[in-house]
Amino acid sequence: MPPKELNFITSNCNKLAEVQMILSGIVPLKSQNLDLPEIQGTIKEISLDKCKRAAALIQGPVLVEDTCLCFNAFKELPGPYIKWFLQTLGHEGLNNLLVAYEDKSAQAVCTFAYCEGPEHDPIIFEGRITGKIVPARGPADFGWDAVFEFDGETFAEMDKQKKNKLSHRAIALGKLKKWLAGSDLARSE
Ligand SMILES: O=c1[nH]c(=O)c2ncn([C@@H]3O[C@H](COP(=O)(O)OP(=O)(O)OP(=O)(O)O)[C@@H](O)[C@H]3O)c2[nH]1
Ligand SMILES: [Mg+2]
Repeated sequence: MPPKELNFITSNCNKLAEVQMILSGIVPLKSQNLDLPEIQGTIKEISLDKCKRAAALIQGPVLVEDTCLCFNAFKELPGPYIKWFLQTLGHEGLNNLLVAYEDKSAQAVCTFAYCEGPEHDPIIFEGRITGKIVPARGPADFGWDAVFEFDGETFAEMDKQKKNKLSHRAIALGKLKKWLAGSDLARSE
């Protein structure tokens, strides 16, 4: 049964702000700031495990999200490890990684996982968008937004409302919204 409210567990205030904007008027959103351990594995495995850990800690229903940035030239890496690549190398370093490759394309992947509680299996909602890695343009206040270009604009240059209509996060939450509205077909599995 789709829930009447969501408890989004994240340590990232920028993610939270986007999720609040995208789900505004759709479902009441609570949030708890917890930095959950993240395993190594496939995108889906990481989100499923994150969701189970969150549900066990909270002892209740939870929504979590994991974001990946996958370079096509790197066969999907850095993927779920983008946070550590970004922290260590910065925007310039991410560009430098791709100097040896003609293909600068990248996929931003957002995977939400929801579960009703510790004894329940999580369900997954995934959104992907393809763009390319470019030298940083726009404000540098959210992750790799300034180096991910989609349709001529980096996500950092893009109006927030526009990003939140078309982004990897918006696509994933579009599926979650359909599920909330009662359509099981919305899920990405
Ligand atoms: O430019 C960006 N535009 C986005 O739309 C976006 N979404 C996430 N990120 C960054 O990518 C890494 C994901 O790691 P991540 O999913 O583990 O997130 P996190 O650890 O910050 O929070 P959480 O795991 O507590 O929810 C972190 O460095 C995030 O800052 C983004 N950067
Ligand atoms: Mg994290």
